[in-house]
Amino acid sequence: MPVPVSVTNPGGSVSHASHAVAPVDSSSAGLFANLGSAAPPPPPSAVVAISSPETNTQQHVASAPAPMNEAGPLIKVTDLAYTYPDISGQPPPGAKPLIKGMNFELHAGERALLIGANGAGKTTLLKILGGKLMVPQHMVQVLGRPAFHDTGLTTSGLLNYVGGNWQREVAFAGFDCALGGDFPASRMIDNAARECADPSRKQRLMEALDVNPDWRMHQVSDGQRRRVQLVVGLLREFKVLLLDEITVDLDVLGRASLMRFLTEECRNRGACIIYATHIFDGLERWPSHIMYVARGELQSFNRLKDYPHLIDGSQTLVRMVDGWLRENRRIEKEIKAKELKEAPKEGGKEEYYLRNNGWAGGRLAASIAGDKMDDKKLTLV
Ligand SMILES: Nc1ncnc2c1ncn2[C@@H]1O[C@H](COP(=O)(O)OP(=O)(O)OP(=O)(O)O)[C@@H](O)[C@H]1O
Repeated sequence: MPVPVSVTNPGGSVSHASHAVAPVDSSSAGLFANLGSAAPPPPPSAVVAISSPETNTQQHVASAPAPMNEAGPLIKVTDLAYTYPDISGQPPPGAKPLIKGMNFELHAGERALLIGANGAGKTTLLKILGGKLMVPQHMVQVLGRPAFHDTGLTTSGLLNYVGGNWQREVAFAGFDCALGGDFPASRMIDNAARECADPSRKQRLMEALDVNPDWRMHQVSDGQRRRVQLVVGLLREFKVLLLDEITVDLDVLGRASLMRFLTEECRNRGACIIYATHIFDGLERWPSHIMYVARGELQSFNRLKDYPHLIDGSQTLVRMVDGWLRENRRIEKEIKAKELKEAPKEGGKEEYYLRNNGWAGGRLAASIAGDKMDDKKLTLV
């Protein structure tokens, strides 16, 4: 039976939508087909101790498995706000929040396409949802548990973030070194498969992504490395999956197989997926929801059925997003012009002094600005 859900937009208005799992649309059963219903609960996991950002105190430690809220939303975001900290661990004084006033919910079987311009905050949002960036506990609940503070969510694989390139930072060698070595893909995959309860899953994934277990990881192409990364990343049975532009290197067949696999995960296991991407072709009927972020806010969060022109094919997703981004660019220019107009005319523009002078661990070029360390602001003339 459909369950009513509230979807609050940043402007404060609340729209009530049925969150019954989207019906399978046989007409869309092509490369990126629609999805179906919920599934049995996965095993729960443990809660661990962590300090609270609000109180700076330790929360309780529980070794018993934490209960998983199956009936409610799998992802619940409430008044989410976030600003990146500087080297002091605190947001720079006067910094505007990168994300503000976000509210939304997603349920079992649903999958949302996350859309926004470069720098809009998609990766940041996914990292917050994926428990990689700390926010107060009530702001982001996954399976009814705080995404950052309940580390059992990620260690169990129930909450899974797959994003970025497979790279690592190597001290004195550099940042973003491609992950590789003279070993076969099967070694990485088999290691990850040990933690997967379903033995057939590895085979299904390898077939879907057409991965050759004998590929040597120092000789693979970018797309082949991406395929191995995806097999490893998707092996454990997630309940909530956050995908951050992981299809850039995939050819059209690899991408279609992946999207089909994800649809089946939602249909057969009641998983929930958020997928951030700039590649829209063929995705018109894949999502159940489309969410659009701009200027730090969730500008819209709607069900696919609210975009009939996408369903009937009279407009493509890329054309629709093109319109949104152009409008966003126009508004951003207006805001910038207004800010410039209101900026102090005499004495130059005030900017925050980069307190760590570009320092970052492991880089040979690391340096710390000595006598300027205490300066909070610098006047540029
Ligand atoms: N570690 C960080 N510290 C400070 N600011 C950051 C950090 N990471 C990202 N930002 C800033 O946050 C903003 C949003 O970045 P984010 O990576 O979330 O955008 P995005 O929407 O994923 O962009 P893209 O489409 O280009 O991947 C950008 O302006 C970026 O400069």
